Amino acid sequence: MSTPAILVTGGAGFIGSHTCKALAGAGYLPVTLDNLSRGNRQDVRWGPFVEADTRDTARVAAALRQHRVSAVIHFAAYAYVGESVEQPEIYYDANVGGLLSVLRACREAGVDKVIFSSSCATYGIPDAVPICEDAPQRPINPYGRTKLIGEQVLIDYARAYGMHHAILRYFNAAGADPAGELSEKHVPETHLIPLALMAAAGRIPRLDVYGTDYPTPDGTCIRDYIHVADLADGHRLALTHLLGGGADLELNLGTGHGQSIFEVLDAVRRVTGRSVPTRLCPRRPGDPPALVADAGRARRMLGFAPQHSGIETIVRHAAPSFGVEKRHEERA
Ligand SMILES: NC(=O)c1ccc[n+]([C@@H]2O[C@H](COP(=O)([O-])OP(=O)(O)OC[C@H]3O[C@@H](n4cnc5c(N)ncnc54)[C@H](O)[C@@H]3O)[C@@H](O)[C@H]2O)c1
Ligand SMILES: O=c1ccn([C@@H]2O[C@H](COP(=O)(O)OP(=O)(O)O[C@H]3O[C@H](CO)[C@H](O)[C@H](O)[C@H]3O)[C@@H](O)[C@H]2O)c(=O)[nH]1
Repeated sequence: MSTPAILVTGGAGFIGSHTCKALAGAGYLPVTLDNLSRGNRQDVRWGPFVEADTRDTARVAAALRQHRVSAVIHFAAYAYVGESVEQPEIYYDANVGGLLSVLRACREAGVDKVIFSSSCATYGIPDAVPICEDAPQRPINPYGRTKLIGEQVLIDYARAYGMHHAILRYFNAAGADPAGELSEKHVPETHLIPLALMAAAGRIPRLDVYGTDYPTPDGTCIRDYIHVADLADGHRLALTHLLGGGADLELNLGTGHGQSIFEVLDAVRRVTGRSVPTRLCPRRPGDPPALVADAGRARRMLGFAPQHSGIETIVRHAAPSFGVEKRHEERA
């Protein structure tokens, strides 16, 4: 039997490149389609590369046909809340327009299985944590709205066209390939763990802590940090499920455990043995106080069980990406 080919849009990006590695390890051929607006060509190492924009329907359809693709994993999107508030047009265009184009190409090429990168941002400010999948989805920024629209498009296309889907709502992706073949990087860099490591390394003067007056035990925001290798494995499991004829899925991918900003900074100090200079700042607009997944449905439906997602492991695997020596080499 030939190796099933999977089109991975955004496969040159952070989560996409880690997922391509996981897919190749599981016996799939990942075909990356990326416009390199925010990804890295050198991270496309586990299958062929198509440099194209998702909105170029003809190029997407040609890639699907050329590689006889069995399913699509659609990561390609812009993913910054603040930028989406400043420039909503590029978000609706790339995120919603890109998805519509990929789905049109799928229908033309006869591909009927899609895994979609959604986000905990679709929940907005939740009434309660942990957040289960049936919680109200009330996004509070354009980025979150583009992801919710994407989910709704997929649900409508399933009913009308028989297009099968797995909607995966990631919580905070972090860390890097445990084997060190890929690093944690984002363009531009705005994420907490990378910036804390850069501050520990002396690459930036300090980390700004956005808000210490939240209604949380230490006053800082709580997030559910999930290792990118665990997210990659979640995609492998969802793909196996869909290719095996399993039902459509709408799932959180998180750990079910939250860390405050101060707890993350403590982990950075413990792992690197270095201090993290900080400056206490006002809240960043649009940050919910606490986002933690109810991870039960993914466990029940897919057997999803994060292996690397302890905060110290995440920080230890991310640290080399930012030139911070690890204090406990023997634990790598
Ligand atoms: N990082 C997180 O914590 C997080 C959380 C929830 C959801 N997500 C979602 O996961 C997906 C991947 O996120 P990431 O952190 O790996 O981001 P990333 O920016 O590293 O990767 C996105 C990739 O998509 C490509 N891309 C963007 N627009 C494109 C277009 N129109 N055509 C072709 N390629 C395009 C970029 O070049 C980049 O390589 C995104 O859909 C994001 O919204 C991420
Ligand atoms: O320099 C910084 C950077 C972040 N934070 C804080 O650290 C927490 C985590 O912030 P990140 O920017 O690392 O992550 P977000 O929770 O804002 O973002 C995540 O969720 C978003 C949707 O809400 C997107 O999906 C995004 O891709 C994903 O990383 C937040 O409370 C933030 O205010 C700081 O205090 N200082």
